[in-house]
Amino acid sequence: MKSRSACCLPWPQSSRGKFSSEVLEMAVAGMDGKEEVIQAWYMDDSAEDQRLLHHREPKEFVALEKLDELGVLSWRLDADKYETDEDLKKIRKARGYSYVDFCEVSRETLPNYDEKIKNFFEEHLHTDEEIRYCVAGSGYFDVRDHDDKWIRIAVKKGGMIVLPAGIYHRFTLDTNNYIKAMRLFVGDPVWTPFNRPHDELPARKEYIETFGNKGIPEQAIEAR
Ligand SMILES: CSCCC(=O)/C(O)=C/O
Ligand SMILES: [Fe+2]
Ligand code: NI
Repeated sequence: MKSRSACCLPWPQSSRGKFSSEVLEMAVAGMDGKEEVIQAWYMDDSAEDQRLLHHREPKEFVALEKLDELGVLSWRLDADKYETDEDLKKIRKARGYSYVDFCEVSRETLPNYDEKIKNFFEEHLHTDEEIRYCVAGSGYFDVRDHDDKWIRIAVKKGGMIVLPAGIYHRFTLDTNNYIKAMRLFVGDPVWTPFNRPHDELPARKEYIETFGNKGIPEQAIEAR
């Protein structure tokens, strides 16, 4: 079992600037055209099938850089060579992702499919990062923005995303009804979802402290 300090405090406020340049270097190492495999947009409020696009009218896309402000990281990698990919190795080494397995979500491959699909779509947080690399199929990771609005992040084959510990989110398949995702983790995996509300958890408080101020420096807030 890895230590709490290693798993629950991955992005202390003080390292935020340094961390961004590290991410930038890894983005340069990855493939171009990230928007071909990862796109984000604000969702409508319709209660229709969760697997539909749920665009607003007119559509409101979200730049992937804006996801940075929420602590959400993303890369495009070559999913046809994930077993030998040097870029994936670099990301794993830089971020300490020692654990890897696969989660194949479809009615045919996932035991207790209906229950799992329902649970994935319950708004929740984790006390550690949720790291998913789509190697086949596609799906939607929805995250709450600073104003508690849903942003839908569509991930296709080759898209890798990291949701920070403490961010409220949910997952659903799209109408293709299939995704195969590599799951990565620092040390022994902990997949426990904490359904909203769980604002008292240290991971949630840490998330709010680090990312909840829309990027305004701490000193500026204190001076108000
Ligand atoms: C595509 S992996 C299945 C979804 C999942 O593991 C998760 O934790 C969603 O929040
Ligand atoms: Fe999750
Ligand atoms: Ni942990």
